[in-house]
Amino acid sequence: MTGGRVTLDRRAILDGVDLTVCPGEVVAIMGANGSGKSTLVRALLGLIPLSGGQTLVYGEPPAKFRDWRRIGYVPQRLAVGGGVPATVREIVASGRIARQSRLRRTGKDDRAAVTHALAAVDLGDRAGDPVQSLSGGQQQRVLIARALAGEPDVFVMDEPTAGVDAESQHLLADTLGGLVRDGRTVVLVAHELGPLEPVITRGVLVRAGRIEHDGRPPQPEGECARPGHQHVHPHAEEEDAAGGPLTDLRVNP
Ligand SMILES: Nc1ncnc2c1ncn2[C@@H]1O[C@H](COP(=O)(O)OP(=O)(O)OP(=O)(O)O)[C@@H](O)[C@H]1O
Repeated sequence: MTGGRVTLDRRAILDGVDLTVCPGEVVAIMGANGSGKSTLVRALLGLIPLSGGQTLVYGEPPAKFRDWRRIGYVPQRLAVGGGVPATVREIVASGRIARQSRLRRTGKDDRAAVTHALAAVDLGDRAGDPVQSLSGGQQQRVLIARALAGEPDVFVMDEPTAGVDAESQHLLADTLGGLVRDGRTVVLVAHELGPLEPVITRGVLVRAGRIEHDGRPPQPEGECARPGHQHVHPHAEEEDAAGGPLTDLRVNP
């Protein structure tokens, strides 16, 4: 993205954003609630139109880009409509659609990829359950599995750890570590890095729609660095006005 600007309801939500993600990077996009992180990842992929600047996906404007199977997008939450209930396996299998065609329907490779993805998020035993019967954190893992099943080159994940318990976060960190060793690229939104910290290679801090820091990932310090520290902030609203929980993260130069 170069000079990226997003305007919603006549308000500039992102402004002057320059961000290039290179193959093999694991980029954490961080920042307070409402700073524009989700908007940024969606705009990077062309899911939200820019009102200024440009974004390119593998060198192409999103409207012209055709090879979407190279990108695995994990939204912040599952949009469960009121329609036909889908099982966990069906949702995960939908991650294979971009790899299929009218001529090449579901095959052995597809089934194996879905089973592998379900195992990676530890939901193999829930494959036949309606996705609505799962908890919020489990649904988040279903979305991650859907992206994994598509075997993309780049994962773009909007808060993959939101509402996900510590054990599952460690599982996700292991999974991401494996993807990175395989040469995949990851861009993820995270309020806190937690167990993901060792796999993150770059931290991008968004504040009020602008990139405030882009470089080494921020390191927690003091109380926040202690193992098991729960980031519960009694004055969340005040903090948002002041810049949010990242105010107690030290940014390494
Ligand atoms: N469709 C929309 N119309 C108008 N304003 C919007 C819309 N979507 C988001 N915004 C505003 O844009 C700002 C950035 O929102 P965004 O969801 O990108 O923040 P975020 O950093 O991802 O927050 P969080 O950590 O809470 O997920 C917020 O002030 C939000 O109210």
